[in-house]
Amino acid sequence: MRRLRAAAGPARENRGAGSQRCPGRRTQRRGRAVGDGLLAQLRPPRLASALNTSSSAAGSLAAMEPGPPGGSRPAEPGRRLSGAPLATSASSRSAARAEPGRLSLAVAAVLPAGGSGERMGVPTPKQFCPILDRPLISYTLQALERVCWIKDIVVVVTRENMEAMRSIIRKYQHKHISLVEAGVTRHRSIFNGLNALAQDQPDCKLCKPEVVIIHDAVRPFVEEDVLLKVVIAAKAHGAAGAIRPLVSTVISPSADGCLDHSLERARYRASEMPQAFLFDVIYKAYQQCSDYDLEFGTECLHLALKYCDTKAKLVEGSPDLWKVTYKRDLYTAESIIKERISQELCVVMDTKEEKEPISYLLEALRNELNHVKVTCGALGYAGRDTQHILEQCYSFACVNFMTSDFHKTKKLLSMLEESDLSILYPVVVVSVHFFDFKLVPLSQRMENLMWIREFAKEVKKRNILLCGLLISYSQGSVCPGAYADLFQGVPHVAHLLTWRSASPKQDEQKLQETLTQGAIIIAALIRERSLGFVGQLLVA
Ligand SMILES: Nc1ccn([C@@H]2O[C@H](COP(=O)(O)OP(=O)(O)OP(=O)(O)O)[C@@H](O)[C@H]2O)c(=O)n1
Ligand SMILES: O=C(CO)[C@H](O)[C@H](O)COP(=O)(O)O
Repeated sequence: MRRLRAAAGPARENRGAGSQRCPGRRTQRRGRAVGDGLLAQLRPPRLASALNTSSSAAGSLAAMEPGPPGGSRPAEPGRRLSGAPLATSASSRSAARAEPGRLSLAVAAVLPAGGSGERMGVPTPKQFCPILDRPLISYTLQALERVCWIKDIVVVVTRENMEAMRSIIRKYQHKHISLVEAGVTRHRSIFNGLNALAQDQPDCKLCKPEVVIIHDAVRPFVEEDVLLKVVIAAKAHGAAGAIRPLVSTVISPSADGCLDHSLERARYRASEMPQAFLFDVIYKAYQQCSDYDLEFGTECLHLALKYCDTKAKLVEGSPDLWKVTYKRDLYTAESIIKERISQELCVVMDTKEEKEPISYLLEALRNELNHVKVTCGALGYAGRDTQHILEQCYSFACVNFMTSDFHKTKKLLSMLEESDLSILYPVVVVSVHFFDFKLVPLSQRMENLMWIREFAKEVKKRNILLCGLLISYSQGSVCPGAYADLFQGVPHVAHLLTWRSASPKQDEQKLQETLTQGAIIIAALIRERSLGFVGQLLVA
């Protein structure tokens, strides 16, 4: 079967006269540029993750390439801290190489990102489609750049999307990236990327690596351990690639549209990415391969076999390695991302607030958020824990007991803003307020609470999604009269009264129900990360 890819820019001139089309699949395509309008057209309903870092792999790579202890640092977390240098070229590469204790194996990656995403059926090329307001390709870059032993990442994009790509690199602070112009087919784009790496000259920013990883820009969930496995296998065998079991049986139709034969599913595998090669092997293969291969080929491993007699080692990959191809894949990717960034909830409270209802709330949260790690901490010290939380956690519930002011929430918000946590993922902050609606008619306090809209609007600009949660709490049964002064002169909140019970026992049961409801609301806010709730006051 033949097919033809088209991309914009001068590379189009490379198209051979004998280019053919893949019947029933694709037609010659115009390259597509990213523009605000186009991105806006696609913007999917906001669904949601962090690409979890596997740091164990770096150690294994060091083991493969004997070197000084600590020769490989663990992968960086899936985000950068404030003030991290913005590197849009590979300028840091040589320094990394020269540093003592670094790996002796030089590894670079080529990311073909010059396609137009015809099967996605939207105007924006799929690698630029937004997921949680961030282009898909940025997630893939993040997954690669946090692997410390990948020195350079060459991204291949069409000329018309070059500027859009630069601004993505700037906005999300990607590092170690070099841009190269795409070709009209995927193979041609990859060849352009390899060419850039092959120019190992003193004044050239890129150095020729020993091993090169090739990975599609539209496979965002690549983990360090599979990258490591293919690199190790490529070092030993010359070529290696990730595979998955086939989901469906492959059949071959005959010209009349009837079944000719079918393959025995268990004997075949789907070829996925990443793949890795000794650079000299894959570069030689691309230099020698025919125009036909460059136009219609789909398999880099095949080129290594055909032109360098190199049999690739096949490595079992994870299901998340699939390639974002259809529109529904964007929703799947968003769900995976949301799930990953919702793995931890930090409940912020004062240490002196170890009050009964708060411990009930923590318990209810732990029940509700089954697989979520619920941690709690106080603001104020810049200890390692706080630092860790501000680097790894994307969900916060800030508990305010019997107060309608936002002092504590505001403090948390400014810490989050300073930390730059929200550059890569939307951070959810729920300002939780325990009130005794029975004792005090809400008024000025409520007016205070209304400020949440203003705060929310402000922090939304920094990708922080703030909303409020009121929890009705009658202290009559626990600590009568302790907070009677809190709600003096509050006018218009009678409708928020949720319960008033006759006996302490009933009170307690009601409180449990209310707290469970509060936990359900917090869980939903974290999971959905919906813009619809930004600045809203919810009542449990
Ligand atoms: N001329 C091309 C064509 C494709 N690619 C890249 O190769 C990867 C895998 O290709 P594919 O999924 O086929 O992407 P598209 O060609 O964009 O999609 P479609 O086939 O639906 O048009 C993608 O990251 C794509 O951007 C590329 O760099 N240059
Ligand atoms: O499938 C692959 C592995 O062999 C490649 O990852 C690549 O995505 C193929 O691209 P295309 O969809 O253009 O055939």
